[in-house]
Amino acid sequence: GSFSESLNDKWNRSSPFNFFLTKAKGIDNKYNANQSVHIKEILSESFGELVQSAQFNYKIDVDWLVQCYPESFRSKPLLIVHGFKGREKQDLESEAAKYDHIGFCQARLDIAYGTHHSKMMLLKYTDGIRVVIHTANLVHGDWHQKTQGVWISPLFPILLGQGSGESDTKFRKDLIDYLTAYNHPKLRSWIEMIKTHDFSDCRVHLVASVPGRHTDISKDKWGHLKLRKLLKQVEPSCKQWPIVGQFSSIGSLGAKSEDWLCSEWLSSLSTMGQTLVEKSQLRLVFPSVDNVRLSLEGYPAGGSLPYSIHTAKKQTYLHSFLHVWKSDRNGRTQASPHIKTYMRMSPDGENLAWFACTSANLSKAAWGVLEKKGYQLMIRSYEIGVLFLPKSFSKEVFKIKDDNFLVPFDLPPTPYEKSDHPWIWDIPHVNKPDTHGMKWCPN
Ligand SMILES: CC(C)c1cccc2c(O)c(C(=O)O)cnc12
Repeated sequence: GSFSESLNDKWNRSSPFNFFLTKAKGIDNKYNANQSVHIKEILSESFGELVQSAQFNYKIDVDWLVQCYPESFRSKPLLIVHGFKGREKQDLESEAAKYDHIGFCQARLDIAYGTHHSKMMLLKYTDGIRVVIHTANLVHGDWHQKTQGVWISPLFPILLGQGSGESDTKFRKDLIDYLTAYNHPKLRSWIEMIKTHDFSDCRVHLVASVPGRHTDISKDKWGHLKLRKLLKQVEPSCKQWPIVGQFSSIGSLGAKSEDWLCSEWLSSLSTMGQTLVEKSQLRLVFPSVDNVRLSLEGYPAGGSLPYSIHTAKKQTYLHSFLHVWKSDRNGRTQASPHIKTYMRMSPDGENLAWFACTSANLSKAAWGVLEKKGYQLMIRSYEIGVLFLPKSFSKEVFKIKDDNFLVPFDLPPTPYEKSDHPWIWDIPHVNKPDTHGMKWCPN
C-alpha cells in the first residue's frame, strides 16, 4: 500500500546517511514526515519480502512485537537475542510459547551488572539482507512519544561471485566479529548468511561493545578504544571543536572528572591522532527535571531515564557539564530522548567532524574502562552503534544544513540554568505538576 511505498521513497531521499528518528505521536505531523520512521514501516511488506529476521534488544514485549510484523510475515522465523537469565528468561520464553516461529538466543553475561543493551534488526529478504541499528526497546512506549535514532542499511544483495562483498568501512567484518563474540549456535547461520552477501555499499562504521576483559589486538576492537581507533581518520582542522555526548542514563563515573570521563573516555572521543581537548570542550546533554515534567509523557518519561540518586550524589561535578534536551529543529523538544548520540561539532554548531548513534549510555559498563595500567579494557555490556565519518562520504566535514544531515537536537546545546537539575528517577518530584497534572512519587 502507499503507506509502505513511502518508506522506500523516504529511504532513497534519506541517502546517503539513511539516519532517521522514530515517529512521535502528539507533535506537529510535519515533523513526522521525512526522516521519521515507525517499526511497522520498517517491517512492512513492500520494504522487503521477509524470509526470516533476528531482533536484538533489551526490553521485549513479544505480543506487541509480533503485531508489528505484517500478518503475512508472522510465521517467518524470528530469533530474539536477549540477555535475560532465570525468571526473566522464563517469563520471556513463556510469553512466546504460543508462537512456533519464535526462537531465542540468550547472550552470555559473565561479568556482573552487564546488560544486553544492543538494539539491532537483521532482516533476511528473498533478495538480500538489511541491517537496522537503533536505540528503541521492543515495547510500545519506546516507539510512541520519544526521540529514538534508527539507521537503516541499504539492501545488501546476495554476492554473485565478483568482488569481496566488503565495504571501505569494513562494516561486514566488524558485524561478523560482533556476532561471533556471542559464540552462540543460533547466530552461526546468520554469520554464514552475512558472509554470502555484498555489503560494499555500506558507508558507516560499526562501533560495538561485548562483555569481557579485552587485551592485545582485541583491546581496540570494542568500546571507546574502537572509537578512538576510527577517529584517527578525522580531519585535524577540527581539533578545537567541542565534543557533545547525549544519552538517556549515566553510570557511576568516579569521584572526579579526571577519573574516567575527562581522561580515558574524553581522550578517545577527542582523538585525531594525538590532540587532547580541554574539558571545557565537553558538552553533555541529559534531560533536566523540567524537560521530563513538560514532555509529552510527563514524569513517566523519567521511567526510561534511570539516573539514580545514589549515583548522582557521588558525581555532582558532572552537573556543570550538563545541557538541556532541546530539539525545536525536529519539533521534538517534548519527545523525551531515549536516543544516544556522540559527535564533534564546530563551535557555531553548523558543522560536524563526525557523528555516532549507539545504544551506549555514558557509562563504563558500556564504553569500557582500562584496567591493569591500561593492559586491558573491561566492558560489562553488549552495545551497538554506527559512526558516520565525513571521509566515508567523500567530505571533509558534514555541513548540517547543506548536506541535510539529521541531528537529533539543537546545536550548539543549551546549558542548564542555575535552577535546572538533572532528572533523577528514584526521588519524588512533587513541586510542580507534569503535562498531565501528575506528580512523581517512586516507591
Ligand atoms: C535500570 C534499567 C532496568 C532500566 C530502566 C529504565 C530503562 C532502561 C532502558 O531503556 C534500557 C535500554 O534501553 O537498554 C536499559 N535499562 C533500563
